Amino acid sequence: MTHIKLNTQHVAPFMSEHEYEEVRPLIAMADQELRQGTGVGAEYSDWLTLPSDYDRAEFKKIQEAAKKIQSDSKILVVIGIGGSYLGAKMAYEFLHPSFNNELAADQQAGVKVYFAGNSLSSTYLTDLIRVIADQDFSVNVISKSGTTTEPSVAFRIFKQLLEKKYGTEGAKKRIYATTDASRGALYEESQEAGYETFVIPNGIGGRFSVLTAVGLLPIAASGGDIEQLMAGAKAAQDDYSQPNLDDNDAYRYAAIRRTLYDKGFTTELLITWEPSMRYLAEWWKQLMGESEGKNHKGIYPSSANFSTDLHSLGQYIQDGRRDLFETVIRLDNPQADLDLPKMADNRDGLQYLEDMTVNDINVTAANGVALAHVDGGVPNIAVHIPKQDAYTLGYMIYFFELAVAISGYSFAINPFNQPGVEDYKKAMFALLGKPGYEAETKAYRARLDQ
Ligand SMILES: O=P(O)(O)OC[C@H]1O[C@](O)(CO)[C@@H](O)[C@@H]1O
Repeated sequence: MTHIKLNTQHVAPFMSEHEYEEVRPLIAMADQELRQGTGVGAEYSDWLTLPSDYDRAEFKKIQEAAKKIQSDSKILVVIGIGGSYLGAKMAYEFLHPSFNNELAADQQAGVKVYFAGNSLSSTYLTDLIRVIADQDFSVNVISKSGTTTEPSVAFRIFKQLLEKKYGTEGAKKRIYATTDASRGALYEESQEAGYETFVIPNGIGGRFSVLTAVGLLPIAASGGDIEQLMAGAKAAQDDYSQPNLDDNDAYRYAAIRRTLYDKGFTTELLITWEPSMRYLAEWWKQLMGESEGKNHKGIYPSSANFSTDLHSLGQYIQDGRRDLFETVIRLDNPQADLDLPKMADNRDGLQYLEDMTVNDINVTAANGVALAHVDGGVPNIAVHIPKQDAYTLGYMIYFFELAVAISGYSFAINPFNQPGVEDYKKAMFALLGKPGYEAETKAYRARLDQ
């Protein structure tokens, strides 16, 4: 029995049994490439066995650092972008109350976490400095390369703030660097300055790194249960180890996506029904988009948070171009529920709902929306999760990582690299005049002057 359940009843009208059979060999081939390490990019597939093989000593070090941060700081500023950010942000929102940073300290499980270095907005950085004000804080800077522009800019700013507040030596004790094990700008600076460091393993790319120190340190510092997170991922590793499509829901999900894509459903919307799962969708979009979007192929990953976005994107989903399908995260037991207050009058027309809870209404809305969207020509895959807890999150992370690796190989691309991301960096560095980009600087600036 798997911990999360895939319900494909609303895909049936769009995909016949023989199509399922036709995709079977493709998935079997992808399974072999992944499990036997013969696929392209195999050197980046250590996430596959990470839940069973993770470095226990590093894990303990993370737990100790988290305790130290909780003992001397009210705030942890987590600096990183892309895979060095989205997993921790997803977990922070998924595992904690909606307004965690606004709750009184005794109601929080750990420190407040704020994220920086994920944009180049000067206003955002200025506003965050104002929030920190005179509160004690630490910094976890996360970058494999140590030269990514956005986190490097933010790190300079928060390092300077730490130094002003605690002196150079005091600042060093509040900087935690998560980076490459043996090279790179951040690694070198950390060695020189004596920051406590954590490792981004070589065999795990950024978007697959949430279950390494990249995600685990911020999650643990915020009071998230990282032991349960890893336990959930390990259970998924065991449950989804079967090569046969019929016994492996992660493969079944990959097979359905692949078939729908071939039939013209080229955009997948990850639908969430809880505001605290918005960043689950953001994490998922990087995982899916960077893994699959190559050689002018791949499903475009998008997302919507319902019922909010039914009032913005709902019209398009129901009735726009028919190239969409939905993967809906269905939460079977909410974190909290409320009775609908009973009223003497029926002015708002809600009296017929008075025996329902707010969550009952949410669940019924989700059922209704699924039917309406299917009727409108949108295939609908449901992923049922029993709870919103660390175990379930770890389980779901593994489910999606495995599914995209299989689906990526089914597209005959390398699911583990991201060559396209470099192109924006090249253009930006050239325009900024970075040394080493002189030839490109001329060419790009000339294009802007036209
Ligand atoms: O960890 P770094 O080197 O700062 O890179 C940040 C992120 O940007 C990417 O290189 C591209 O999105 C990711 O792989 C990585 O997670």
